Amino acid sequence: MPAVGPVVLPSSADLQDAARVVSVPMRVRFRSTETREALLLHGPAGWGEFAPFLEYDDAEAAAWLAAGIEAAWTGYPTALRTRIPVNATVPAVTADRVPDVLAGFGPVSTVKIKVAEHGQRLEDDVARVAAVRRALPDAALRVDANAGWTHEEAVEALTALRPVDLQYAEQPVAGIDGLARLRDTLRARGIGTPIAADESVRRADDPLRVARAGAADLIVVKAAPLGGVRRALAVVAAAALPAVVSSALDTSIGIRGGIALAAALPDLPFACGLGTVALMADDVVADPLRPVDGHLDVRDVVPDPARLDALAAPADRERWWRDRLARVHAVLAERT
Ligand SMILES: O=C(O)CCC(=O)c1ccccc1C(=O)O
Ligand SMILES: [Mg+2]
Repeated sequence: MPAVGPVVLPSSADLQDAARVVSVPMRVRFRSTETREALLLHGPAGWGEFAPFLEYDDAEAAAWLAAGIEAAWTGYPTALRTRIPVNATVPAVTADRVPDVLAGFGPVSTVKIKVAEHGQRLEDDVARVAAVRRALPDAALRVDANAGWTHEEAVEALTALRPVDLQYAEQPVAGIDGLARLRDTLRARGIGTPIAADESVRRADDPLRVARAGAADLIVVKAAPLGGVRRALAVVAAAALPAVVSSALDTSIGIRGGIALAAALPDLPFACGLGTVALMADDVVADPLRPVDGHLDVRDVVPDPARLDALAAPADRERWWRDRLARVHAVLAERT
């Protein structure tokens, strides 16, 4: 597996000149934030996004910068398809809000539902999943616990959710060993729910360990945390597991990278988690990459100058992002 690093590394000054920092309000709260901040980069090949979550350290953020530089300085590989099937994403809202959240996505045939939120109980998850099932009786449903369950809680929850016939459970527990153990326990009890690895791929030093350990039936891949579209393609090829492409709650500029990855994968057996612009109240482009008929078109997007101005982050936040950009550039420069 090649190390995380862009094909080209612009100078730190070039990156600063290319940067715009935005703060985009959310329509539906997600990851406990009301706004999503992002630093956009305008390079010779187009626009890229650098938006590692605020708590990520510089070493982890380096992969995200490599992805932003790939988009803006190198461009994306050849697309093998023209549209990407996407799922609706339902955050850990109360069941009564499910119809409103789903409405933002338009018609979809697949829904991912967040579960195991801190401070909630299994009944809340079951009620949310049931509300989605009522709204969309024929949709494929998947849950994402973001590693929030213990082994015992996951066994209990996936037993309770058995009648729903989940398409898969994403990162039900933490760690590769945890996933492997849960998978064994479920199989021994005759529960065949497929297990997907997300954090165990996205935040791992070695994204291929999941595949080697036989810890999951499929992997979730995000272009930015894996260091860009080309490196994510290499991870999927080496893992030899079915892959689902998902967003990191990006603006349409970052979503374009996820679409490029989904469009370039030889096989795309599942709807992708790239419809999340529907969770935002605004976007940097005039024609956002929102799902239409359960799909996203493979097309280029460019920020609208007026939207960039309107969504410009406050001065202190802009400074924070530019400082982060300089530090993370230094991490990449050291690796190159
Ligand atoms: O996969 C989706 O449906 C949407 C993307 C998503 O859930 C997500 C978005 C930001 C950070 C983490 C995650 C996640 O999959 O855990
Ligand atoms: Mg996930």
